[in-house]
This record gives sequence, C-alpha cells and structure tokens, in this order.
Amino acid sequence: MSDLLRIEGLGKTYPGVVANADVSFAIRPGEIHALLGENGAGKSTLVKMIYGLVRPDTGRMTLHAQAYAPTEPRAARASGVAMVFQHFNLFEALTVAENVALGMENPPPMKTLSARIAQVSGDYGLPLDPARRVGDLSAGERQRVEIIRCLLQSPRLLIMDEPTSVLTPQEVAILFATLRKLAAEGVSILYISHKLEEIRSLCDGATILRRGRVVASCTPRDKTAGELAEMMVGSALSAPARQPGAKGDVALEVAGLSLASPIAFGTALKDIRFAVRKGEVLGIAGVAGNGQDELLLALSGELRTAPGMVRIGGKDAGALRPTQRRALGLVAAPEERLGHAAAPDMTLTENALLSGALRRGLLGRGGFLRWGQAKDFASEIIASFDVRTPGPGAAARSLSGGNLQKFVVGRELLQSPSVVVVNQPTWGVDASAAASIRQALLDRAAQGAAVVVISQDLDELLEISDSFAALNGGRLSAPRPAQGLTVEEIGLMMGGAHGMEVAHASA
Ligand SMILES: Nc1ncnc2c1ncn2[C@@H]1O[C@H](COP(=O)(O)OP(=O)(O)OP(=O)(O)O)[C@@H](O)[C@H]1O
Repeated sequence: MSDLLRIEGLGKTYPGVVANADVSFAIRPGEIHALLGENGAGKSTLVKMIYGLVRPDTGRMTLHAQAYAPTEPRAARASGVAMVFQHFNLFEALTVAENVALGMENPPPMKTLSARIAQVSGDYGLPLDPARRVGDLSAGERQRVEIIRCLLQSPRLLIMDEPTSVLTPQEVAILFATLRKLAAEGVSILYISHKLEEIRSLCDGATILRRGRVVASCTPRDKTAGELAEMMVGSALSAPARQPGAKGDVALEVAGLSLASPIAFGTALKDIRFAVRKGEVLGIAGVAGNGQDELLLALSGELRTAPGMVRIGGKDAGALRPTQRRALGLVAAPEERLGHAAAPDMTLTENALLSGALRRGLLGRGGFLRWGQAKDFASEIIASFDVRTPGPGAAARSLSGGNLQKFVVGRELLQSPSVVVVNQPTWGVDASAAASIRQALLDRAAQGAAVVVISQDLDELLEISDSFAALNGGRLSAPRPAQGLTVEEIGLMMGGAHGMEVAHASA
C-alpha cells in the first residue's frame, strides 16, 4: 500500500539550535506511528511542520502522493490532517457543543451539531454529553472534546502530542480503544509520548529522533521499554538509587487544612492532615483536579490559611507569604510550568532570579540585583539538570516542554531547601531525565529535606516514596508506609472513585 505521508529531508533551525535536520520517514494508511526522542529532540517541531504551524527550512512532504506544504493549520485540516494538543484550547464556561462549534470553519446549527457529537461519541466509544459545561469535565473528558472536534472533520492523519499525560489509566484504555478503531478504519496516527510501555502496546512503528535527526526506526513491540529508551538517549539508563537513612524531626506539618478553592471549577481542601520528617519522601497520588493545585498553593504560601494549619520547621506558617516561607526553607514547584512556574518571555537568568533571589543571595544590599550571580545560578541549573538550551540568555518559552520542566525543578532543588513540594515533577520529561529528577529528589531527602511529591504516576510514587497517601475530592487518606503497599490497597486509599487502581492492575 502506498504511504499516506512521506517526509523527506525536513529541516528547521532556530537561533543557536538545530531543531530538525534531514528528517525522513513515512506513515502508511491505518498505521499508528510513534515519534520518540528525549526532551528537545525535535518531536514537537516536526509535528508542527506537518500541521502547518512551523515552516520547514528544507525538505518536502507528500500526502496521498501529492506535494504537501501547509502554510497554516487551516490548510492542514483541509488536507485531512488534524492535531490534538497537549494543552487544551477550550472555554470552560461554554458547553461541549459550543466549544466544538467554535473550532469549526462552518459549524452546522447547534441541534445538528449536538446530534453529530453524540453519534461520533457513540461510534468511537468516547462517552461525552454535548450539553455539559466544559468546566465540569475531567481532563480525559476535555480531551475527548478535542478528539471529537478532530473526528468531525474525518481526518486521514491524526497527530497526538503526549495525549496520556493528563489521563487516568482507565481513560488511557478508552483512548487506546478509540485510536485502534480509527486505525482499523484506515486513519493514520502520529503519536508522541514518553510513556514507553504505552508505545509498545499501541504503536505499529516508531521513528526515533536524537538532537533533531532520525537515529533509528523500529517496531516498538519487538523492543523492551529499556531498549527504546537507550535508542533515544544513545546510552544505558540507570534506575534511581535510594540511600535509606534515619528520619529526623517533623519538618512540615499540616493539620485540619480546609480551604475553599480560588480556582474556577477547582476543588476545596477538606481537613487535610499529614506530617513529613526530615529525610522522608511523602508521595501523594491522585488524579489531577482532586485538590492538587490547591494543596500546592496552600503549602507554597500563595494561599494563606488559618493559624496552625501549616507548620514549617515547627513554626506556624499559615499567615506567611511565599517569600517568608522560602526564608524558612520551603521551595515549591507547581505543575503549570509556563506562566506559573516560569515567566515565558523572560530569560532563564531572569527566571532563576524570580525564585532564587532570596535563598541564593541574588539580591544585594539596597535591593539591587546581582545579575552575574543570577546568570551563574541559571548556568548551574542548566548544567546540573542537563537542560538542553543555547544558554541562560534563552527565553523560557523557547525551551522544549520537558527541558523547561527540568529547569523549573532544578531551580528549586538547588536552593538547599529543607522542605520540597513538587506537583508532577516529571510531567513531559523523557525517561532518562525523569530518572535524574527522581534521583535529585531522593538526594535532597538524603541530605535531610522533607519532600512532598504530588503525582498521577503511581510507579513514580512507589519508586521514591517512604510514605504514601491519596488525594480524592479534596480529602487526603491517612499516609501509610509505601513499602509493601499493593495496588489494591492504593485503590482503597483512593476511594476507588476513579478506577485508577483497576486499570493500573490490568495495564
Ligand atoms: N520557537 C522556538 N525558538 C527557539 N528554539 C526553539 C523554538 N521551538 C523549539 N526550539 C528548540 O528546538 C529544539 C527542539 O524542540 P522541540 O520542542 O521540537 O522538542 P521535543 O522533542 O518536542 O521536546 P519535549 O519532549 O521536551 O517536548 C529544542 O532545543 C528547543 O529549545
């Protein structure tokens, strides 16, 4: 069968960075093709060229054996190429059907559209009510809105950029069933993910990029996840090593923490209590949207609490602002890296200064900024966390997603913290960099910090946690020792509400 999409010698260079060089590969009709590569390898740039968001400097593409050079996404869509992004582009106050209509060039009347959405949702096993407000939907349901929007255009090629990072294992199973059905109908799928086991179960072929170039192609199910990771990185991976040590005094204590959510459609925290000792890692599991963001804000000081609810190093911190909590040794890295954790248009040096000023002594007498030291700090983060960028003068937004994540986490961990709070520390980070971030968290604990890791990734949490709790509907289960905890027990802690444990056990 002839190829659906052929890419020949595609190249794209940004100032100081070759994002893609001489990339060639092909996708057959009905093939689910993975694009693999470590952070910054050039995956997003490549799919943006296919979707008409970025113009290649060199090379050419053919679609259905016709020359294909989209100048904008609208042209790509007209040729049958659709894309589901990592970040959803939806209006929370509008309904599913209204959101779908907004993304269409010529939307039909709302009643017809709702009927079509209901039909596609039924045909492809993607449960979704067209009349529901997007603000009330889970991440998985929001993604279904985007997918259905694409499917209504009957695409020939569907591009998905890290689609499972926000999904529960059960939602992943639903998504995969849909993608397999689409493939069986002849739709080709180009699939970017760092989750190698998922790639092995889903994809028929894979192209592996390293530093912008194709270094290998393979059939993923013929390889182990470890072999795939090694092909991406070019060397063997090492698993994080723990240094079991005695736990010290309680460094962070939360008691009776109840708080309304300041976030639209957020989750209120309800009577949360836990204590973390020096040297201990507390893993908090849960599906995003169950109070994770609110808990991080309440710990970082962006939200203030009543007296006695948050104590850092024995001191009541409820009324303290973020800088005052930093002075007590607490650092925090939120999940949303662009905008919240990092200012997109500022350089890495400026971003290093934003959070590191106090603890790294970047503020001189009289409040003047020590730019030289700020630049050195940014360079130290880049070197220690292997952030791939031309240098500290690069704007945060020019970094690939995973590299910005490494920078944000690195910036906090290099401030000699006594308490570390991170939400989704390895979100969008490739397997080898994720292993280094987990190691860095364990190292901080070994040096005596109390570490709280909030994550959706159960394997990650079980790998690094000493104690384990689950967040569900704004309530936290009582923390338990992580060692020996079974997936069934975790399921009970999670209240069984989200089916996370069920799908995990069968994955
Ligand atoms: N608009 C831009 N300006 C400057 N450099 C850019 C721009 N977009 C991408 N780059 C650089 O191009 C390289 C490839 O980035 P790309 O986002 O394609 O990587 P990726 O493989 O998708 O990474 P990740 O897995 O982290 O998402 C990176 O070094 C990145 O910093």
